[in-house]
Amino acid sequence: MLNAPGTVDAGYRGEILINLINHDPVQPAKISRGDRIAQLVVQRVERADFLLVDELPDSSRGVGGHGSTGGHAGLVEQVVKADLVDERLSQ
Ligand SMILES: O=c1ccn([C@H]2C[C@H](O)[C@@H](COP(=O)(O)OP(=O)(O)OP(=O)(O)O)O2)c(=O)[nH]1
Repeated sequence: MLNAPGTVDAGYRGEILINLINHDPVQPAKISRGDRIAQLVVQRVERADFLLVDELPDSSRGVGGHGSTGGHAGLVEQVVKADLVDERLSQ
């Protein structure tokens, strides 16, 4: 089960939905009524006043975006394993 936040806007009037994804390519996931699958956390939201500047000050991150600090080797390994399972299942 994915541990990911979902935002419920203050003006939302619908049913609160929980996004679930089963990453196990073999075993189905079973959810029963009464299972604890989510938590509701009510938080204040900061509304920022943005200040337009010509240049940003230096920082250790700089312009490095997704993955630039490393640590994604395990993720690639998981994708390769999942692809192998898919291959085996389709044979
Ligand atoms: O896990 C979630 C995420 C969202 N919502 C509901 C409440 C939220 O107010 C609405 C819209 O969600 P969100 O703003 O994340 O959707 P979006 O994909 O950004 O589209 P939009 O805001 O244009 O509707 O869907 C849920 O019930 N559960």
